[in-house]
Amino acid sequence: MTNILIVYTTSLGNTEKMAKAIADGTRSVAGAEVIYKSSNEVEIDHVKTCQALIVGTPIRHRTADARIKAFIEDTLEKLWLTDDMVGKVGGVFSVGGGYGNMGAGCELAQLGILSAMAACGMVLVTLPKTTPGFDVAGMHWGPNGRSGGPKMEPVGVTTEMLETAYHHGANVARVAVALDGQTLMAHGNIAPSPEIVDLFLNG
Ligand SMILES: Cc1cc2nc3c(=O)[nH]c(=O)nc-3n(C[C@H](O)[C@H](O)[C@H](O)COP(=O)(O)O)c2cc1C
Repeated sequence: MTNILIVYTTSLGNTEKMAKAIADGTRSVAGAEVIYKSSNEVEIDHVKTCQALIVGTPIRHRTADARIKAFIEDTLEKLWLTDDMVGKVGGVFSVGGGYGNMGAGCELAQLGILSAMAACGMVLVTLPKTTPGFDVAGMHWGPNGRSGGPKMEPVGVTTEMLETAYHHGANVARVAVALDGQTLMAHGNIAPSPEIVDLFLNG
């Protein structure tokens, strides 16, 4: 089976709803199995052993949530150094309040996470505009749910937004199943010095 790992955090539950919809999408693909973990319960071995990683963040202060940034710094960056993420599949999603038509920071947050994945040598699955629900939850990078109403009231993400998340999960899973077991990327560059390894892993 191809392991898909979803890592997310949430305060009001909307990003978790999107994570569950993404998980349902991955389960619709033959050969894929999924686990989803909040950022404070995920362990480095979950990330190291998955074939695809999908990271979801609430938008906070115009960027990704600090708990997801901590996951990137404390976990993903270690696996960047040790080259354990090369060739794995990656995707992102987010939920913002959306105040003032679109809120601010959703694109920045998703691109920040995708850039960390790109540096890891991961194969990125973005969100084609053919995806059902793209008109309400589409950015070209990944689904972004909007949880706030026009007066900032917490109405929550809608069924259409969750549908977009479902299809994103299925897309990532299909790519991960297709690529599983293949060695795609060249290897052989120098290994980092022991001092740098120690700094990243223990410092
Ligand atoms: C302190 C704080 C800052 C926020 N900053 C933003 C922001 O910059 N842009 C935005 O679109 N939404 C912002 N929001 C709204 C949240 O992204 C929104 O409530 C979302 O549903 C949170 O995800 P969750 O429901 O999974 O906790 C903010 C919310 C809080 C509490």
